[in-house]
Amino acid sequence: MDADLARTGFFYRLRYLALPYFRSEERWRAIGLASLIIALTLSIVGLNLGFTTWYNAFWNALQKYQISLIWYNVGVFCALALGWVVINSAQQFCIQILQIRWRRWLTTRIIDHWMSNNTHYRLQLDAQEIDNPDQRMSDDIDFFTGQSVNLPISALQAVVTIVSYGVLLWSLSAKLVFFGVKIPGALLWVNLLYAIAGTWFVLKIGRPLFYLNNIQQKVMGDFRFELIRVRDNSETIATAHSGGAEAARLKTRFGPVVDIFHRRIYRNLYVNGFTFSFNQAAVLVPLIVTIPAYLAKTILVGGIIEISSAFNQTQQAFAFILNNFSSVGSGYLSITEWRAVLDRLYTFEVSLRHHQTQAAAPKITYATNSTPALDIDNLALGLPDNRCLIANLNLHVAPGDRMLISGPTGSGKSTLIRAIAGIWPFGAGSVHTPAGRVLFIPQRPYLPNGALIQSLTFPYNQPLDPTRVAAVLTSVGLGRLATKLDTAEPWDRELSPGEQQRIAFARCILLEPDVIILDEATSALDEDYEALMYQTLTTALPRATIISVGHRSTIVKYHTRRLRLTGDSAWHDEAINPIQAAAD
Ligand SMILES: Nc1ncnc2c1ncn2[C@@H]1O[C@H](COP(=O)(O)OP(=O)(O)OP(=O)(O)O)[C@@H](O)[C@H]1O
Repeated sequence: MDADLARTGFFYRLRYLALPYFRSEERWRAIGLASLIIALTLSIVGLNLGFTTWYNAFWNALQKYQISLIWYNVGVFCALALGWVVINSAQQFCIQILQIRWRRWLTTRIIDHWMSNNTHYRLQLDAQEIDNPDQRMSDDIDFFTGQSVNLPISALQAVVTIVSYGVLLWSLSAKLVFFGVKIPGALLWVNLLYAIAGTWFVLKIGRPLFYLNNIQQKVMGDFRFELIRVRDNSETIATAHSGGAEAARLKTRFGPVVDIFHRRIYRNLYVNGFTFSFNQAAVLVPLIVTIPAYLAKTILVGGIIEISSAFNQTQQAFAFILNNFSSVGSGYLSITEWRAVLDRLYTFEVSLRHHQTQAAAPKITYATNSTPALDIDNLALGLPDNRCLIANLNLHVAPGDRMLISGPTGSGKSTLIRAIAGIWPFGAGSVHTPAGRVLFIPQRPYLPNGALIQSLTFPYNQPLDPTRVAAVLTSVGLGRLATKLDTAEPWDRELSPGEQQRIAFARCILLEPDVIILDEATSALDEDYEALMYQTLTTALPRATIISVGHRSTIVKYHTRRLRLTGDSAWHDEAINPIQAAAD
């Protein structure tokens, strides 16, 4: 991954992100649309040239009182204007269609990469964690696909404008004499000199904007992340009455946003001050150059207007390139932001691919047993900083076993569960996972947004008999919810932590897994409910294998053996004496 991340070349990164769409199954539509947009763009430049030469013909006819020619040129203008309106509208339409198609394709692809092989989880474990993936998948992809169409097309239009008007200005220069001297291409040289001098000054004044644009994306993402955290932990904050402290922290986070904005405002003030003056002066330059020729009667008013229009078009094209393709773009449409977003998406995509590759070649090897038994051979579990949590673990959990994993806090109980689930990447050895259905119940069960029945059938979403669902809900003390199976509510906020844990037990009973892995799944319940949950579960699924993680001695009696982690990487696999456990 580091080698890929080290590749900072703009065009390399752009190719890496943009090319796959134009090679995908949608490539012919994409290439067709892009070609159409290019053709329409070239037509727009052609029409603009038509307008410029029209000025000459019309104003000269007006100056010479050639009535029929005046009306003929009015007709020509109408034809040009109609063509311009139709072609510009068609170009904008095609651009937006290409942008949304590309955005849909890229978003779908990145979501697939993010969700497959638990990459979203692995990314969090990475020391070089990718910040704000949500922002990258929503705003950044939108901006990237939008600008990846807009900027090259606008650049093409600007370059073709500069070249074609350059040719026109060259030919118009033949009519001009400066103090008795004819300079070939004089208008073109004056135009170029003016534009290049302006570009050079703006580049110098606006250089810091590149850095400021980059950093602005990051501080805004960080601020939004904090807002999401507050929303997620709203209840804890409310009960602790710590709204004031949180508000202070949020304001501190917002501070850098304002700070960067201020720095941008001042820098933009200098850049705008210069470019506005530059643009105003640009109106005068062609007049100063052409008025002597007019007074010498070598050109008419139409000639002055034609040359001014050509100047204007070329200066606008230069200004566009200056604003968007130098490192000082002051507007939204700027290559600096495009580049910053490209970098953010590139590092995200490289990171996703890196974790996908790692997931495909895990250090812990996995296979599936032919029976619902779990076998662990020579498993060593480590931490990202290479510390060893559990060494050389060998375990055979037979179908129907009920094993309790216990040990001091931080000894690696939950990490072992993660390794069994295949999501912990640091370690060595092999795990033979059980055949059949395995259900993991964590301390905070996930209740998807939507109807309650979806929380009861997650992750299988299988159809269930409502009468049976009602009976199971009653058996876990939640009979009152039986009438709300199809009601969509934010169940994870509406139900208490203990009720959510009971929903998870109901889910287990309804989905009838072969193996149930419970990680402190009764931590929010009192002892009576804890007993009820284990008894209901073992009665409903007498043949299921149960692996529990827990601290309380009250759950020992529901198990037949115990894996005790000592906290210094050692472990002991012991049988539980049922009489002793019941007495405890
Ligand atoms: N993503 C991570 N990055 C770094 N260290 C981690 C990560 N996840 C867990 N650890 C560390 O691994 C150790 C074991 O964590 P684990 O959650 O497995 O402990 P546990 O035995 O389940 O603890 P508890 O009983 O408190 O739940 C802890 O020291 C924890 O800080």
